[in-house]
Amino acid sequence: MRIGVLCSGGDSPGMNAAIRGAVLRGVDVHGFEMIGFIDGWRGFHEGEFVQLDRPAVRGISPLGGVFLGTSRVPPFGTIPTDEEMREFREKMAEYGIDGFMLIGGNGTQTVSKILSDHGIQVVGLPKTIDNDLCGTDYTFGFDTAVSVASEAIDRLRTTGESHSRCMVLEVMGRDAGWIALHAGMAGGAQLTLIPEFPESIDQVCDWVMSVRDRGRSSLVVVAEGFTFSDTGETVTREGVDEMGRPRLGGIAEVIAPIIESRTGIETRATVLGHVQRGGSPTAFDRVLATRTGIAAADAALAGKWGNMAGLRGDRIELVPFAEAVGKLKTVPEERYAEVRLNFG
Ligand SMILES: Nc1ncnc2c1ncn2[C@@H]1O[C@H](COP(=O)(O)OP(=O)(O)O)[C@@H](O)[C@H]1O
Ligand SMILES: O=P(O)(O)OC[C@H]1O[C@](O)(COP(=O)(O)O)[C@@H](O)[C@@H]1O
Ligand SMILES: [Mg+2]
Repeated sequence: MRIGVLCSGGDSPGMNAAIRGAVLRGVDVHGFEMIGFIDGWRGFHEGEFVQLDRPAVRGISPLGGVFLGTSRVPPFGTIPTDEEMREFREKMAEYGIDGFMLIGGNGTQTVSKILSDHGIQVVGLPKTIDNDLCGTDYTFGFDTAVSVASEAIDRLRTTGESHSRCMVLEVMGRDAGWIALHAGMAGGAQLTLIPEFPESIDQVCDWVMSVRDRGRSSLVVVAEGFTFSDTGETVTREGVDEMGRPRLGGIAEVIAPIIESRTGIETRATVLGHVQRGGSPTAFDRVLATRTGIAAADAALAGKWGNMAGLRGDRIELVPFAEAVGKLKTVPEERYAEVRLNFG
């Protein structure tokens, strides 16, 4: 069997470890041939790929990013035409591949499902720092992002306390508040604002004042997709991504001056940005990613295509793509209630 591996969407710490796990199991144990397309579907379209074997994956588990590269280049239009599918199959035949291992988040696994529905053999490896993918408890990359964000909170707290300032930290996550929720809880933030639960400007400022009244300086964590209940507007940067979606980011720079002008407390904004996506994966993410790769290779051997290797408790289990895509995994109310109790 010959398998094509590729990554799609934003990179996520642990991608290298996942490829290594899949290759060591797939090539060395199951006797597969494996190739890795460079920069996701771009490499598939343009015939740019590398052989994946033991030497190719040597020593890569601790490395951030992904050595194959990733992109948001689409495999075909949103709903592939018969002509596009015919061309797709021709390409597969040209490369001699029988199936795919697709490493990606909700967007990528949506593509996995579309391909599966057209009879293409695909197994999915869930990744995303956002942790917003259904069918898995955690995605690799998330723990690393949370660790970086927690460290940023600890650092902002000391300078904030020294100057009696309110510090606002913006983290990623798109329409899900998981990174903010976990980092905020780990770092003991006085306020954690997430997209799932809009709050009003007055309420946010009341909380900041009450923190000051008890002699502390507020550390506010805000997820990039948060909106005030009063305005309901998502803050975006200029430009769109490859899918035409607005680029999120900048809410901290909107909130900070509002807090400062309404409360009179000097306030500073920090946008953590891609720092939380770069660098070496945590041990948790390396282990999760490696196990995901191993499970994906075993699924291919067993012919269990059409599934994603998701984490359920402490086991990696195969989850049909239909259970993973179509909706986002967002923060449920009871998890928000746990942190909201401590606001202010
Ligand atoms: N609904 C969709 N239909 C078809 N292709 C999609 C869809 N959503 C995403 N994609 C493709 O998958 C790529 C990766 O999706 P994206 O959401 O950016 O990352 P992730 O897979 O990490 O969530 C997109 O650039 C696009 O090519
Ligand atoms: O790298 P870009 O294009 O700036 O994308 C930023 C987005 O990618 C992410 O880091 C990860 O999202 P995906 O895993 O869905 O690609 C989001 O948290 C963020 O909004
Ligand atoms: Mg995503």
